[in-house]
Amino acid sequence: MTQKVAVLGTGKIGEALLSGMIRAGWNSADLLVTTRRRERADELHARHGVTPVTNTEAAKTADTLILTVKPQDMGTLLDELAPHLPADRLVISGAAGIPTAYFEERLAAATPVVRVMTNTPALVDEAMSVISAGTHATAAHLAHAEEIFGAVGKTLRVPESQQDACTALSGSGPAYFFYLVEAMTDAGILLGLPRDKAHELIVQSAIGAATMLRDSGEHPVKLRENVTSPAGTTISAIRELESHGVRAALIAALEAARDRSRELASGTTG
Ligand SMILES: NC(=O)C1=CN([C@@H]2O[C@H](COP(=O)(O)OP(=O)(O)OC[C@H]3O[C@@H](n4cnc5c(N)ncnc54)[C@H](OP(=O)(O)O)[C@@H]3O)[C@@H](O)[C@H]2O)C=CC1
Ligand SMILES: O=C(O)[C@@H]1CCC=N1
Repeated sequence: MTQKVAVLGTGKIGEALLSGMIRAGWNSADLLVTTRRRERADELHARHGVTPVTNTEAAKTADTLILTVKPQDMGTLLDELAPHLPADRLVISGAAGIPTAYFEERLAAATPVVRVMTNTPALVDEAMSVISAGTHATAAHLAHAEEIFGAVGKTLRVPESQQDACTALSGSGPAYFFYLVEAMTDAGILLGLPRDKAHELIVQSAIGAATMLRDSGEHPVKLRENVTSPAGTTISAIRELESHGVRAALIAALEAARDRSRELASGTTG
């Protein structure tokens, strides 16, 4: 039997996921999407050939429901789904912060729930998605979630207690790298380079460094030491980074992101 997968609240993450699933071989005829706005539904149909349905129709007909609305919109969505959703359907949440227990309390008893935190590199099939089982999710449910999110990159199973930390590291992680590139490009401007050249130099350096981190098997400290010549240029830069507390700032920043993820869980959404 064909398995129907519905993406509910198909915004940036939902669309990245479903486009990756189609690239990986899913049949768009088996993919349903829900949106809040009609023009967004039309756009998704035109771009991907997927079928727009209402949330209620998705609850009644899909075998797997992937919920990718903002955490603040999840309660309203669950109120809409709960009366129509049979307990044997797999519910996958892609939302930051919200624990699987939140879904289990609002859906039919024994509904299997899987929590996933992915990231925007899903758009280029380089996502990092961390996956945790709720109370009633079986090994088969986890494997199904891995199959779906494996279409857009790497997956890793973690205990749900680590999800807020993973959200701070990999969920938000791409933003920190974009921020660094932005800041380093500004530095290039200060040093007299045209913006487009500064951007190209930094982006290629980032790609090179990321590839070495992934493929060389070397520790990042060793990779950095290899760049840092005695009495050379790099150590002058590193001294400035250390004296401005950049390492401590990064640790504090990720701790703040972890704390915000926890706040989303407790309903502090302001
Ligand atoms: N952006 C990121 O980098 C990451 C985001 N996430 C998580 O993914 C989720 C989505 O984030 P993102 O894609 O950035 O957000 P978006 O706002 O782009 O997507 C959410 C979509 O859900 C729609 N929506 C809201 N309520 C409903 C409803 N009741 N029925 C149908 N559609 C609805 C919104 O419609 P409308 O357009 O009208 O607002 C919007 O298009 C969040 O929970 C976030 O925590 C996880 C990892 C990374
Ligand atoms: O900023 C956010 O809340 C979302 C979750 C992880 C990345 N973006």
